[in-house]
Amino acid sequence: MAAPALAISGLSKSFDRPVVADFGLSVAAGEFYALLGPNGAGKTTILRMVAGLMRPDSGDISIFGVDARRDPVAAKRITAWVSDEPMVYDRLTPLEYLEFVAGLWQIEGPRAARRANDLIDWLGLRPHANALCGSFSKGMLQKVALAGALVHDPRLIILDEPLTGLDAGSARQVKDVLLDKVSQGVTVIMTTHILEVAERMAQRIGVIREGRLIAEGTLAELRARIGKTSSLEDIFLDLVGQDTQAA
Ligand SMILES: Nc1ncnc2c1ncn2[C@@H]1O[C@H](COP(=O)(O)OP(=O)(O)OP(=O)(O)O)[C@@H](O)[C@H]1O
Repeated sequence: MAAPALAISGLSKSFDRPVVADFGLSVAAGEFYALLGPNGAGKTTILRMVAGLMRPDSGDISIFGVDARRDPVAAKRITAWVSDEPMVYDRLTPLEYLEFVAGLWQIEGPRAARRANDLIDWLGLRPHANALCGSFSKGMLQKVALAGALVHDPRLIILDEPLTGLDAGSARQVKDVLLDKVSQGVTVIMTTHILEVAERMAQRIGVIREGRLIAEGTLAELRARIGKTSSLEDIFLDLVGQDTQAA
């Protein structure tokens, strides 16, 4: 059987208190998976550990069968990480930035230029392709950062709140790019507080509270679990609220 795109088990991380506790998750290749959870639930911490940006206290992370803790470089070669705080170089244009990132992945010359130009067109950045990134709005920077994360053709794309601060047109472009990627067999995992986005785009939804996965499934499965024919918002609040009372 093919390895899952992402398999996490026993993942834990504490700062001054436990933030991620024995967390497990499995996402199949080609799946669009949304991670939901209240503020401070541990979503970003989990994804930063998956992306190799933070060291877990314990646990295993496997990306398409690659042990991400033992072989972080191999894992990063097949993974894209898009933070909610886009970081691009102010003094480069989007084209220069994308060619620079391509170079980091040893994609050189005409191939790099072609890849950069394709991404510029795909994300609607052509009118700004030769302007300095330092003059861009947050939404435009977000799109440049997304383009940069896709340069090396990752098989797994992990995004933290990718639609925050985007206007309707930009949000649509980013959603279309992600759906397009999924239709090509790429796996997408993203956190969002926009429940409608999770409802419309994700094949499966996971709900995190206090560093644990408290529910997971398709929207229909989550509905069945709650026993209601309600919206994802009702289900989410029910799950999170119910657990709060239980705790
Ligand atoms: N580097 C750090 N040092 C100390 N505490 C941290 C650190 N990073 C995160 N935390 C704490 O860990 C908890 C989980 O934070 P995290 O950013 O993972 O949550 P989140 O689910 O992504 O929240 P949000 O939806 O608000 O973005 C929070 O209480 C946060 O303050």
